[in-house]
Amino acid sequence: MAQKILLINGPNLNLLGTREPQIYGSTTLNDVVKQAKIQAAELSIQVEAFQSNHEGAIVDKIQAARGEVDGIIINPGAFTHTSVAIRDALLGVGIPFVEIHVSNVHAREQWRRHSYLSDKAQAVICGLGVFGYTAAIEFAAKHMKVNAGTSKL
Ligand SMILES: O=C1C[C@@](O)(C(=O)O)C[C@@H](O)[C@@H]1O
Repeated sequence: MAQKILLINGPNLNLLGTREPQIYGSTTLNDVVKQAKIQAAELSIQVEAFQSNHEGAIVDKIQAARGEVDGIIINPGAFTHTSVAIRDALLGVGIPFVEIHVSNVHAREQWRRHSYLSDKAQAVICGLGVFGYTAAIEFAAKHMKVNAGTSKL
């Protein structure tokens, strides 16, 4: 069965490309998802994309992914800094995940430096712009496979 990766984008990432372009760039989420699908086809894996502005919807999606996907790539948006519920959902389903941020959250407001997910993530990508998604998918294709070990070493 083809390796399957779930790509989750949280609140306001539907505005990517038009939202604060000096911080997030001009590529839209639609472009990101299209590129992710092309990349996935090249890597012979499947990528399912999901975006929601609602914390509970993201928790539901993570719960539904149990036993269905090999790994999760998540840009939790502002929920990064607030959501115990998303942390608990990711830990509850036991699916390895990569946390990604388009911007360098460490070079911005102090409160953006704290993440409820980073200490449990397999990897954290930030500040690469939307290229971070490409990097995350390549990493996931190589290292996030159920039954093939998840070690990146
Ligand atoms: O919505 C976002 C986007 C973000 O996750 C990023 O991709 O850089 C960074 C978060 O601090 C912010 O709330």
